[in-house]
Amino acid sequence: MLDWLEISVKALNKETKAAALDRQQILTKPAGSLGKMESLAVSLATMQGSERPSVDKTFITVFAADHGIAAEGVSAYPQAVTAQMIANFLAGGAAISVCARELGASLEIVNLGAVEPLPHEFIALAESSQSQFHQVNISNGTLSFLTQQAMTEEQLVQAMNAGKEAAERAFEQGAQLFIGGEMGIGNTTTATALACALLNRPALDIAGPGTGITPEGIKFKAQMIEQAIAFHKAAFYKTEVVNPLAILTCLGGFEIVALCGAYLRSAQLGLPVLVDGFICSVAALFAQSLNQECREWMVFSHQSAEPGHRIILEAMNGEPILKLEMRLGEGSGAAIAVSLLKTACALHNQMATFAEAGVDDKG
Ligand SMILES: Cc1cc2ncn([C@H]3O[C@H](COP(=O)(O)O)[C@@H](O)[C@H]3O)c2cc1C
Ligand SMILES: O=C(O)c1cccnc1
Repeated sequence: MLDWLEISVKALNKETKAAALDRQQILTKPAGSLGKMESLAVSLATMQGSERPSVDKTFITVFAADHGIAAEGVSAYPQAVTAQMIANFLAGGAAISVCARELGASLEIVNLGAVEPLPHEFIALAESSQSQFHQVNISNGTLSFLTQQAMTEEQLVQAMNAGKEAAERAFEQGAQLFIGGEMGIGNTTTATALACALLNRPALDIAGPGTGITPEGIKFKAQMIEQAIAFHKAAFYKTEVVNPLAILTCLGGFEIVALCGAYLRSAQLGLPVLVDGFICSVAALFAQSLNQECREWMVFSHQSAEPGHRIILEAMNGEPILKLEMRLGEGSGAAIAVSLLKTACALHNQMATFAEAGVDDKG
């Protein structure tokens, strides 16, 4: 059941916001001179309800699943890579594993349905690389959404709840910041289809190279998406308004639904979310379409090189912190932006005030 979607999002702490804004005014610097570093610290203080914000306890959860649409040849890499990369996350060799270690962040991998089975020895590896592993038994990936629903309604609920539970685990362990990541070969096609369906945009506006397909490949990818949307369109409108849950059921995938659930639950719990790249932003867009208020709990870490990301960010009025031409996913862009958030918090918390330092404020 998805009754919990009705729970309201936690209200932001207006008093702390006012106090944090006041503090920024009295620190030893020309007013506004730390630019976005100031607003990031104030945002975190407001979300955390703390005059001394912190991202020392950052929790990263990578949701992984396979996509039936991958069989159409829409990715530069074979589907088996999803399970192989889960093994790599657990062994500590993936980009996100390195980022998590660098940050001292907690890393959890949730397998919601990779096609290939995971070798047991890899699951054991999670312990030695200090990451956590969760298996959610839904099915071995979604079905190809070209001419059928990617998942059943029951599977949608399972995936959404898996995301909810991941956010709860992070919250219960004292997380100050939640980062969702994703792994699933073919998921730029799924994310593009989802965004096009929700925003009513042509597929060519949003489709991009993903792992590195050619311009002809992108045209083919867009054609597949247009075909699928034409096939499913009637189901998106259960009533006169578009139904985001129906779109997610028709087009998938499990990891994107789980991310959406994790973002919604984080906002309900009052846990700030740092959104990663294109795929995570599409999940965030669906979370927002299900509950407008959860948007206030999201910070956008970077703008991916995937061209459609700009459109998703615009649709959410999201200003990315970084633009590094990254197009990896896994939560990596968000993990990299945490260093800046850490510095923003340190500046906010540790700088001397004009009075403390005996520096003259402007007259
Ligand atoms: C080795 C490898 C590691 C990755 N880590 C994230 N992705 C990223 O690429 C995939 C999406 O691109 P597409 O839609 O073109 O398949 C996702 O798994 C995403 O997380 C990876 C892809 C590969 C090949
Ligand atoms: O920005 C992303 O999330 C992304 C882009 C390309 C491939 N995988 C993920």
